[in-house]
Amino acid sequence: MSEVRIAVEGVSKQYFLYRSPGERLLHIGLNIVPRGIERFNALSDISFNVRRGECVGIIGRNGSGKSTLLYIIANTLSPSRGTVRVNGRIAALLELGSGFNPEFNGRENIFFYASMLGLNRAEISERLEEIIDFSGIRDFIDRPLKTYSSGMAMRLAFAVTSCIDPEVLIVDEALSVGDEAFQRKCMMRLTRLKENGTTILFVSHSARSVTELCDRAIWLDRGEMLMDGPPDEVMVAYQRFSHLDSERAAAYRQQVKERDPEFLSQGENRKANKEKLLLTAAGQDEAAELGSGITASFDPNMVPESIVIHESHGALIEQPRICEVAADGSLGAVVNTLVRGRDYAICYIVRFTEDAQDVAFSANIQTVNGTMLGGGSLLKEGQRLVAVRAGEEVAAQHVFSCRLLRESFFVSVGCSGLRHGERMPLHRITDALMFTVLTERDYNGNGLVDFAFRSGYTILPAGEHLNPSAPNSAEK
Ligand SMILES: Nc1ncnc2c1ncn2[C@@H]1O[C@H](COP(=O)(O)OP(=O)(O)OP(=O)(O)O)[C@@H](O)[C@H]1O
Repeated sequence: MSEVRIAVEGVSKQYFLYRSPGERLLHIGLNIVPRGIERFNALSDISFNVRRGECVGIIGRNGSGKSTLLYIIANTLSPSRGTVRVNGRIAALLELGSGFNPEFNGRENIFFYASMLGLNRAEISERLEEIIDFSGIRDFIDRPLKTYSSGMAMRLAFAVTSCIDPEVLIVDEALSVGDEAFQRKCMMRLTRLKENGTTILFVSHSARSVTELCDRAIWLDRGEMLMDGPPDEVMVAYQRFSHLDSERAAAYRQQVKERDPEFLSQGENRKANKEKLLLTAAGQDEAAELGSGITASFDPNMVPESIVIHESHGALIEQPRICEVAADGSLGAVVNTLVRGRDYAICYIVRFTEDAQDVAFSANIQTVNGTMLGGGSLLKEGQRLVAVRAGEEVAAQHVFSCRLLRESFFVSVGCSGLRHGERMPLHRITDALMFTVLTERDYNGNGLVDFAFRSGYTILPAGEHLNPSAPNSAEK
């Protein structure tokens, strides 16, 4: 892991904002800088190293400089200042179609693209079947590329770049996704490449991909590197930042930069500084500290943008919130940064504007992509409210144990009742709330859900064979 594969030193990229094609010609053709031309800093003084077998996620809002940085590392763009050294064969999947000739068929394009990536004919022939297999488009491989859908071209491009055993692989996640099955296959391939020593730079907007695949994450914003550290920490800070309005975002950004100027250098005190930073977003209660006791907190800026308040049919859901639940079951502070493993309650008031019968309440938790993870309802016989009168208010609550990890989650709430003999929603709010989950620093569970895994192993005496049907014979 010690061998440096990518060394980026003081890289800046300045674009000139040409006002006419003539200005561009003057500058590019004759190297004369047009008078009064505006310049734009797409990257400012970026430095970092990536080692053999390391996978680094590059995150940041649209226009933050991610592609510019990766194009410079892939040597398809030159920096205005600074240097990049890449040690080993590099393959980049940054733009769909680059590396392909639309007139060639799939098979010819494999040779064309792989030879551009530095393989000779014999090496490509050796890998040809694996590439075709991986792409999953064998039936179309002898048809011209121009007849492919973009998804098919993407499959072929990912297959070529990932099957040539690059020492350095640069991937824009947007180009490594097709349908879910292929997406999974791409992630598995990236994991395998990483295990075999490939260095991977990975542009992504997905917290899950970054935390699952990457050893480190770099957060770029307006061309500056704001953070470089463990993916969990960088993603939490980045997600907080993404939910702030512009004024608070500017303050938070400043806070990130000012809090520890050495944060971006590779100094000794980086870790301690990051711990401080992680839980002290602008506007957030500064109650939390990582380590033995992490605490839930409330960030008023974490408000879902996707909220949908549906039409009311005689009821109105108000004041949706998540509260802490004490050991004696009483409700505590309102929170939206939760701690893994603790109990919380989704609470809301339902104000009835019309009489209602047989009323039930429900709450659901979804991922950013809309996958329903679970929920609770009072729909069963005996749990429902038999009758409510117009003007009455009811406080509903759904207590749950937070078995989720890391990402942002969204809560939808609803209330249904009988109208004209049929059950129908009286009121619903989709994405009424959002929350994130903190995990202890030493918690080593993976993925989205805390299954409370308890892992162990037993060293077997020589010659003794494992009996797979025997319970507890080997927990691993
Ligand atoms: N040729 C160019 N001339 C002027 N400005 C440019 C040029 N190419 C990129 N930029 C600007 O540089 C900034 C960084 O662009 P870049 O494409 O690297 O961002 P990004 O983080 O990859 O964005 P996205 O997530 O949208 O792909 C943007 O503000 C963009 O408008």
